[in-house]
Amino acid sequence: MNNSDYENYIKLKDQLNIYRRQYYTEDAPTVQDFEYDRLYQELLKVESAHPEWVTNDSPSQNVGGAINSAFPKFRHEIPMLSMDDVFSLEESQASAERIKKFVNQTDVEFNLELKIDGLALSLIYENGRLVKGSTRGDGFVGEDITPNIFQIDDVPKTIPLKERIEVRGECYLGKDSFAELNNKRLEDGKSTFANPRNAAAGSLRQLDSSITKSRHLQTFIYFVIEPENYGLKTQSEALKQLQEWGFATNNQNRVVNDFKEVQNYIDEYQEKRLDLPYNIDGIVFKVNDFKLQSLLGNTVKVPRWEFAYKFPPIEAHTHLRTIEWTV
Ligand SMILES: CC(C)(CNC(=O)c1ccc(Oc2ccccc2)cc1)c1ccc2c(N)nc(N)nc2n1
Repeated sequence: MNNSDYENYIKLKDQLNIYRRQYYTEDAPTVQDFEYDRLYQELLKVESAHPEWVTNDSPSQNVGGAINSAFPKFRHEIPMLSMDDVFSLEESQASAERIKKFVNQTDVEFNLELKIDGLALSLIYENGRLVKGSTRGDGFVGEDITPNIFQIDDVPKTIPLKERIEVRGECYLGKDSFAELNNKRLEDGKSTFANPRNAAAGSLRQLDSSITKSRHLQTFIYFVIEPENYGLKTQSEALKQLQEWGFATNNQNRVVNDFKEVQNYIDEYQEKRLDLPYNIDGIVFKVNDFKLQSLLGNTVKVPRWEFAYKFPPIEAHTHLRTIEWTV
């Protein structure tokens, strides 16, 4: 074993763990997402060449981040998973082909969705009433932030469903609300948030829920746990049903059968993303049919039936233009 390779690996792993703590626990990352993704892909490459080097504290072995002890812990009955990222159209085509091969079907329908750049949220309803709200945490144990969830206007406090249900989605701060919040903080001589995701995380994980209320957080709900229990057959049907139950859903999803349509959708939203009132960082490919999803199953960390195509980072000058616009 070449000592310096191993030492470089350890340095890379430690650096990524510092970035993760800043991102997930302190809501104050010091590195851009694309730079983190690049280093993380490098770690995955080294670990696939040297599986004997992988230890439990490697970022590749943990979903999400540690949790803020100020909140009661909440163990998820079903883990909150993340997703494998791909960074090119070719890779996304290869992932789609791998899924088709796995289920031995050539005409697998995918439901394409905007990948909302917020923080993952779980909501539980019993007898039609909201009873629990929690964050992802490390995917298995999150933070119970129920009082704060009641402060989010677009989260329905009751739904017309008597059975118990858990739904999941993303909590985000719209670009306008983000600009207003940062301008106000500047006026008050406070530090500003680096991006809307951190601002949403910082706002949702406030111990004083009146502060959460003042932040105008929003949600997009995109996932029903055990959807077959509610007679749902596909992801696109689930999104429609979620909207009918009163949840805020993102209706820009598109069911596609062939790769030309995928290319059109990705091109369309690569253009539109700067004008959307919220941040997206990619496109999520989900096998639409729930029977096929369960055939594909899940690994410990990610479902096999979905993956995310990540947009290339917004060019710095474009980004600056966005900041000029918001200021
Ligand atoms: C698909 C999923 C990863 C959620 N799904 C899960 O968390 C999940 C959880 C247990 C699952 O199945 C299991 C059941 C029992 C045990 C283990 C897994 C399957 C998926 C996800 C994550 C982030 C998303 C995002 N930012 N935007 C959009 N548009 N969609 C997103 N979808």
